[in-house]
Amino acid sequence: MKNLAKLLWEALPRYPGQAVSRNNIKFQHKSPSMTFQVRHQSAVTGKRIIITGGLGQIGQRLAAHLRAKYGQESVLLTDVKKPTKEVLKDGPYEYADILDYNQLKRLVVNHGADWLIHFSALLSAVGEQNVPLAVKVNINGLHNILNIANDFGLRLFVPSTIGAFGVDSPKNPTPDFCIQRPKTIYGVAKVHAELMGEYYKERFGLDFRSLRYPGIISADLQLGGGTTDYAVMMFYHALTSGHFTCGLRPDTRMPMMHIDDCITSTLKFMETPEEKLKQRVYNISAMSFTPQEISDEIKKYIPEFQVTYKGNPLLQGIADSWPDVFEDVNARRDWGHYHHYDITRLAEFMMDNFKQQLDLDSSHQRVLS
Ligand SMILES: NC(=O)c1ccc[n+]([C@@H]2O[C@H](COP(=O)([O-])OP(=O)(O)OC[C@H]3O[C@@H](n4cnc5c(N)ncnc54)[C@H](O)[C@@H]3O)[C@@H](O)[C@H]2O)c1
Ligand SMILES: C[C@@H](O)[C@H](N)C(=O)O
Repeated sequence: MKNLAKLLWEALPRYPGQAVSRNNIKFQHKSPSMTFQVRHQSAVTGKRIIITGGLGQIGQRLAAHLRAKYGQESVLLTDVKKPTKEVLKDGPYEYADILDYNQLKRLVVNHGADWLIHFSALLSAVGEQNVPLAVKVNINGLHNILNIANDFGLRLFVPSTIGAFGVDSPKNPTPDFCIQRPKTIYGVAKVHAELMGEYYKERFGLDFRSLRYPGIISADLQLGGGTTDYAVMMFYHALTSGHFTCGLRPDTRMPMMHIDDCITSTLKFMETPEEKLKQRVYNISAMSFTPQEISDEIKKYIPEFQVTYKGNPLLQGIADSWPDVFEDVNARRDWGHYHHYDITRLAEFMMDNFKQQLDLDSSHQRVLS
């Protein structure tokens, strides 16, 4: 059997970074261990990475970390948005619509990709406002991504979210395994992605990996339209107008994480040898807070800061269905997830970072005027 595996491996067509093509599926029917050998070879040597949805809140930051580690050219950012000059200076970028399988295929082949990091999505609040588009991007798009990754033997990362849980799930804490009956199209698509990924892993040997992220907090104003984005906007408005109108009740608790902790753990998880993973989808956690608690942190810097609570039924309904506190014991045990930022450090970072950006903007404006 070993010799046959070797012969078949040598006979396969390939190009840099590629493991196997559709033949993989046939292999799996005959010999799962053979498929594992072939895939393993690619995973160990390859560090050519494609990020979809790369111009969103998380993609560019992850790209910077991956490029620092594996080289600027190793990471190809893709999206359907027009990149800024800075993005183009930082490394390769290509327009790619995840609904176009052939275009994705061309990029995977030309880049010689080994890892595919799939960030394209419509976030929770935006998804509810355009369900047909959310179905297309978050579900149909995912099918393309799964098939590409499987056809070309890529390691695939698809983030999931606290939004993959619903009102029937335990809220405090929410463990990795429990009832998942989300009520948003965003959540339904994420549960679908988790299950499809696990299925492709079991059925075809795809190296599928997923982390359920909490709300990710960074000093960025270009956000995707998530229910947790209020926390970012609160810092910005505190520094600019001193007042923020919050669409959630002051006691609405949700799990949150600083973007650097999210990036560090994503990279760590992607680099973990397959045999250490006891599951394919893990919760990761750092802190949980309410609008009231985060505004109290901001008031330590700006005592006169004021928040008006004006319930937005869409946002409130989504937030009320999500976990209060996330449990992540398995991620910490199996591959060493940890977090550096608690609410105090997070507030310090956000105040410093937004302040620097605003100071730069105003000195730039002074130079122009
Ligand atoms: N930001 C968070 O708080 C958070 C929390 C949990 C999970 N996640 C997940 O992480 C991933 C990235 O999140 P983000 O905050 O960076 O999102 P984002 O909304 O900032 O970025 C998503 C990107 O997807 C792109 N996109 C949309 N349609 C596309 C298409 N047809 N083809 C290609 N690209 C398309 C958008 O242009 C955008 O740049 C998403 O899957 C999201 O569900 C994010
Ligand atoms: C939590 C997460 O998935 C995203 N920030 C949203 O609110 O939609």
